[in-house]
Amino acid sequence: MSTITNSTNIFWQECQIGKPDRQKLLNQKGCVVWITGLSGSGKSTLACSLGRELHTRGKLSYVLDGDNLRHGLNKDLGFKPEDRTENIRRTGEVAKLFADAGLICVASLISPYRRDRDACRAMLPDANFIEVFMNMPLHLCEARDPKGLYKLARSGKIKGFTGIDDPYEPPLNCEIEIKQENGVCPTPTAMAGQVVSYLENKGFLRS
Ligand SMILES: Nc1ncnc2c1ncn2[C@@H]1O[C@H](COP(=O)(O)OS(=O)(=O)O)[C@@H](OP(=O)(O)O)[C@H]1O
Ligand SMILES: Nc1ncnc2c1ncn2[C@@H]1O[C@H](COP(=O)(O)OP(=O)(O)O)[C@@H](O)[C@H]1O
Repeated sequence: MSTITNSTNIFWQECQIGKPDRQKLLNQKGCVVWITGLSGSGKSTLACSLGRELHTRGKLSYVLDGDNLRHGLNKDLGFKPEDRTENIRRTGEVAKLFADAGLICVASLISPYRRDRDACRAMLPDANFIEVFMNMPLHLCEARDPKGLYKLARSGKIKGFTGIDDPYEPPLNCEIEIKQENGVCPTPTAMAGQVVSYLENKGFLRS
């Protein structure tokens, strides 16, 4: 039996300098850009391209990439549904802290279950959670297969692979959808541009 129990007798500590002060300093508004989609759909590519574009504009962002977090913070988690749920929950909590710090936090994880993504959304004021759906067809992701994982999943060497024998639940109400036009995927710069335009129009790139 676990000896870990929920904390009791704890109190929230307020500081004099808060999120509005940090946002003013940075001339931007803290938020979470949550990129979800199949493996190989272009989540990391968009996250990096977006980070670069924001940096060029003098805006402070930080990328939380699912693969990278699994090297550290989430290294104890696998791909069972409950592990994925905990992976998303922890990442959501970290993203919330970055947003509170005033940063534009870009989280890129498969995050296949709608309920888990919605739980992260519920951690923040609604407008501050911007869900980006990489709506790329499975056949495209599988043809890209940059890590050879779809091949392993198809041959049964990886079990519970998203899109093959584990579900991906597409968002019902995402803020931004990235998809092919006439069978062509937008370039990384164009994908980032779509997100930057959204952030600009909603006032996140000024304090
Ligand atoms: N079973 C299974 N299903 C899906 N993905 C798998 C699996 N096993 C390993 N990988 C590799 O792990 C990366 C996904 O990690 P995430 O933390 O984003 O996944 S999740 O959000 O918890 O579902 C994912 O990275 P991306 O390809 O960048 O999406 C894969 O490289
Ligand atoms: N917009 C794009 N146009 C062309 N190739 C892309 C695009 N986005 C991603 N790719 C390529 O697809 C592969 C998977 O992209 P990646 O960003 O690693 O996906 P994910 O993080 O969702 O697994 C990589 O080889 C990447 O170079």
